[in-house]
Amino acid sequence: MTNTTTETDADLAVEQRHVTTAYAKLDAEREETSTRLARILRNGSGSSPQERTDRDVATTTLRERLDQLEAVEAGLCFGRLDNADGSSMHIGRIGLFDADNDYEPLLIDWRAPAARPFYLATAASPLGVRRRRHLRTRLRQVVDIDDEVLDLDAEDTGADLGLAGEAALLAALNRQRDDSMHDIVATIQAEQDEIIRADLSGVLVVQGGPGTGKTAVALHRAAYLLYEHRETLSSRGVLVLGPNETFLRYIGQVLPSLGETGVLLSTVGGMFPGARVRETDDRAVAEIKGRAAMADVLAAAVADRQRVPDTPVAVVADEERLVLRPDDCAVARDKARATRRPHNLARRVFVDAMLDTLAEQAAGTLTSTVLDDVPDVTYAEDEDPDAVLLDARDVADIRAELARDDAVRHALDALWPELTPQQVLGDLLTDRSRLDSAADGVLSAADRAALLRTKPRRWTSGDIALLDELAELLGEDDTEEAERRARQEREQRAYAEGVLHVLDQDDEIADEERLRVADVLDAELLAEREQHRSQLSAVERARGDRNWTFGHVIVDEAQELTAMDWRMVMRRCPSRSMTLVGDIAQTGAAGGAASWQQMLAPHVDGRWRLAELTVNYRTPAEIMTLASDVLAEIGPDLTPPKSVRATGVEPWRHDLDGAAPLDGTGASNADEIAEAVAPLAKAERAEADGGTVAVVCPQRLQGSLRTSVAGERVSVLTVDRAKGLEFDSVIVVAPGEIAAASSRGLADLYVALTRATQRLGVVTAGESLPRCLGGVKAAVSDG
Ligand SMILES: Nc1ncnc2c1ncn2[C@@H]1O[C@H](COP(=O)(O)OP(=O)(O)OP(=O)(O)O)[C@@H](O)[C@H]1O
Repeated sequence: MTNTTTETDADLAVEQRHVTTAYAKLDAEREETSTRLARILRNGSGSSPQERTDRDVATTTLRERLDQLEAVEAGLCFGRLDNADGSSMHIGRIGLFDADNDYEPLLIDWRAPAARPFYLATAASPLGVRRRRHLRTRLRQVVDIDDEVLDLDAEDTGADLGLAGEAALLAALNRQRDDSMHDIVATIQAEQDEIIRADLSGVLVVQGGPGTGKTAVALHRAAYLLYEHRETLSSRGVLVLGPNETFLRYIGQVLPSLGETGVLLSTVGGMFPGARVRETDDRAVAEIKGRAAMADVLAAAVADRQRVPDTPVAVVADEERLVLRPDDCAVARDKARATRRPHNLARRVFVDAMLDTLAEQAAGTLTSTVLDDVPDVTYAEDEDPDAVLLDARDVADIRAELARDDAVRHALDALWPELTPQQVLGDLLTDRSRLDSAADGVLSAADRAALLRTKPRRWTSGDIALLDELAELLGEDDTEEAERRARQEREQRAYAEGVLHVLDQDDEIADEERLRVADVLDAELLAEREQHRSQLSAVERARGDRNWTFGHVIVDEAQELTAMDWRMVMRRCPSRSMTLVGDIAQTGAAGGAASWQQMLAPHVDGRWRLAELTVNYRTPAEIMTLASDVLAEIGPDLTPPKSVRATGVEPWRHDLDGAAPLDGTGASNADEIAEAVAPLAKAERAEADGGTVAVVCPQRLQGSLRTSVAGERVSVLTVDRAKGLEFDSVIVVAPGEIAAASSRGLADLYVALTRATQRLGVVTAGESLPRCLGGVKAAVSDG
């Protein structure tokens, strides 16, 4: 259906002229933007308040624009559409217009609706397109052109997978990989485009096998949403969650290369400001911490901190002996709990109730002391001997004094202390009796024992959602913060009124025809604008603010998040405008998802939509055939994605028969295995010819392997760390051990096998080969 033709020199020259004009326009825009920025900065701040506001807004806007113009240098123009009606347009990373030529578009932004046929048009449904052209540029030079004529009579090349721009796509897929992911803006495929441009609202789940472009699609969706819904999203920002820091570094360049900076990239472990992850839980512990039931354990742990003493507690305040009676404490606690406020906010209710009780007690004691001291007191006829000696004001004074008294404060603190999440979790995980009490009936004795540790604040990734949950249960006594905010608002309003006053005066001397600013602006609007100014760096502010809620949240490798993680993520996105991408077949975390429905039910019930990606752009067919056997073992009904290309290179296998069998001690045979793998890795480096090489192995072999391949520029990773990444050549060491390591072992093996873009080797290390890997022939064997 599509017909690929080769370029002529004349075509190249035509395209070069257009590309040169586009770059000239880009240069001119950069020049103009930086001149305007320099002028504004030079003008200083001695101007009117209105000008100051405008200046700040303009500075930020111009800086962002300049960053964007710098970012789109490489591959500025990558496509052209020739329509059946004779018109044509060029597609690029941003939109550029020719001001000297009636604002004719020089480049259409890839996200604009007009650019859509570039990704969707097929011969069967050409959408008015006659020819699609892909331009490849190096620096500012057009070096290659691929044309597709959308003609039903022409020979069909990429039809079975519905590929668009197949030649350009294959060129992109065959390129050597480096340390970072690249954007795919020139070769987005139709099923990917549908997802990228899907509606902003609601929860969209993107299910796709390895290499189907889920990560790429998720990032391009972020760029698209920021373009299409800038008003809605720029103030609240977009959050992209990835599985680990290595992964975030790997994808870190994609959005800037698309000119987008309004996105916060984070791991789940990075979501609680003030707690840094330093340790890793083992699988079993991570699974326990991820259970939804942990929310009950934490709620009980907080409730346990709201104490009622078993026996009366004496407090000496100002030489007066008072008593905290269990009954009074229970009443005060019930009253505070009945407010259903978080612990630190309800604390004030408890303290107030206890102070009332103590003040009454103190007043009573004082009255009887006075009466005791004056035993022969006589009463006038109209005097009631039972009337209290102290009136309400006296009692209030006593109460105020008690509130200031250190002994009283300490005593009340012991019953209902102000707490931080770090305190509660640290105490819970290091104190058997606290844990036993909070987890009674929820966690088994074995689970409780597994959770106990010695260092309270050595946080793991699994602790982060628990800290976040506790922050919700505890709340912050933000009275002072609320007062500060109210003060700030008042100041902003006063400032805005000042601006209007100045403007009014200006108006008196200004041109009569000029619209009076005060007619269209009021103080409230100006105050809002002032607030907006401080919202411009939403991402920066979001980074340090646990209470920040995002305009849209994208979660990559979403299958790995635990129930507790989801509770935290959902709190950051009350609008539930989310894109969740992942692959249920790759779930490695013991607490991860077994199905999307089960994972989402507690949060959005049935209200989510599913999109699927079916084509594998990474893994060649030869490798995918092998990986499919593993997938069939994970679940016979799971469908592997179809590979776009074959390389003709079969995966190889090497059996280290001489390696000592696994006996649990590990150490000695780890060195032996590592020594044997080193020459294989070296050989792969040579084959990869400058491309990337990785060894994926069980955790216990990682150290030895790193030492043995040091200096070879080979990455040595566990499956956890390799997740989401890709390399030109991959060697999977000890596949049997990876598969047997846990109940998710086969999924881990599947992930390991699907990281390669070109070549795959499997090295058995004394363990028996998993049955599902029987398809890979042993090329070499150590005897
Ligand atoms: N339309 C496309 N054009 C060019 N390259 C693409 C396209 N789609 C995907 N790719 C490339 O395919 C590779 C795999 O993409 P990506 O990492 O996004 O897949 P994934 O589905 O997230 O994989 P996994 O589940 O294994 O992590 C990347 O190199 C990506 O750039």
